[in-house]
Amino acid sequence: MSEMLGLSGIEKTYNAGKPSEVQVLRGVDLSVARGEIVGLIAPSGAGKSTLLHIAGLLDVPDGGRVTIAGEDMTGLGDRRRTGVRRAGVGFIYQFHHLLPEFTALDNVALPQLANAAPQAEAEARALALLDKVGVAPRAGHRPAALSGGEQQRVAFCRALANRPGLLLADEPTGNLDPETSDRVFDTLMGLAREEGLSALIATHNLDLAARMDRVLRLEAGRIVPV
Ligand SMILES: Nc1ncnc2c1ncn2[C@@H]1O[C@H](COP(=O)(O)OP(=O)(O)OP(=O)(O)O)[C@@H](O)[C@H]1O
Repeated sequence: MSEMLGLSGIEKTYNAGKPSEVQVLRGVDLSVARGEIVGLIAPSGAGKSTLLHIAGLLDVPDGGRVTIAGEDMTGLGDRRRTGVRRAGVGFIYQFHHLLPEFTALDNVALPQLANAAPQAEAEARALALLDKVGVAPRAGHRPAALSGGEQQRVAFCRALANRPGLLLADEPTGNLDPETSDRVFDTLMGLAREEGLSALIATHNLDLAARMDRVLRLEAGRIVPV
């Protein structure tokens, strides 16, 4: 299987050289194959958000190498990094960050319009995605009129709208009650499989992690055996 995401020797230190220095990542190696869904378990503060930001090109490591779809991201300029991120990476966070003044449909269509998709095509794709996660009947509602689980499903659709090859998720159902989290997580897994995505999904929840293809553990800045 070919590799979608590769991290090797990733190091990151905040406030280097100051009394407040925090050495967060100390040589992280990991790989996500095409079509593979990998869970990342990490105690709070272990550096999982930092790692996901580096993997998704929102932050640069102090050392090490990031490759996406076989392309080495080291030393790329901001424009190229932004281009790769927009076209190839979908993000899902614990809180949905939907735009409150737009409908569910518009929230999913907007990233496609920003990528120059024709409006009719963007709306058709948005509706098809919302249908897959069971929120199509509420496509015309704004986020405030949706339940927490529905809001998070819309956020999944938005992350997948531009057909990214790689999905990065940081506690994607962490703000939901356990039962809703379970159901919504199943929806996410189904959608990711259907779209053939490669994914790195951070969670504190061991039951959810067990549903993924493989689980990694981040501890004290390194990947350790689970
Ligand atoms: N911009 C920053 N400046 C200084 N320290 C930071 C910065 N961002 C994160 N840190 C520190 O780096 C460590 C790792 O942070 P990170 O957010 O990656 O952890 P996390 O594993 O995602 O935690 P949580 O599960 O609690 O969200 C923490 O000790 C945090 O305080």
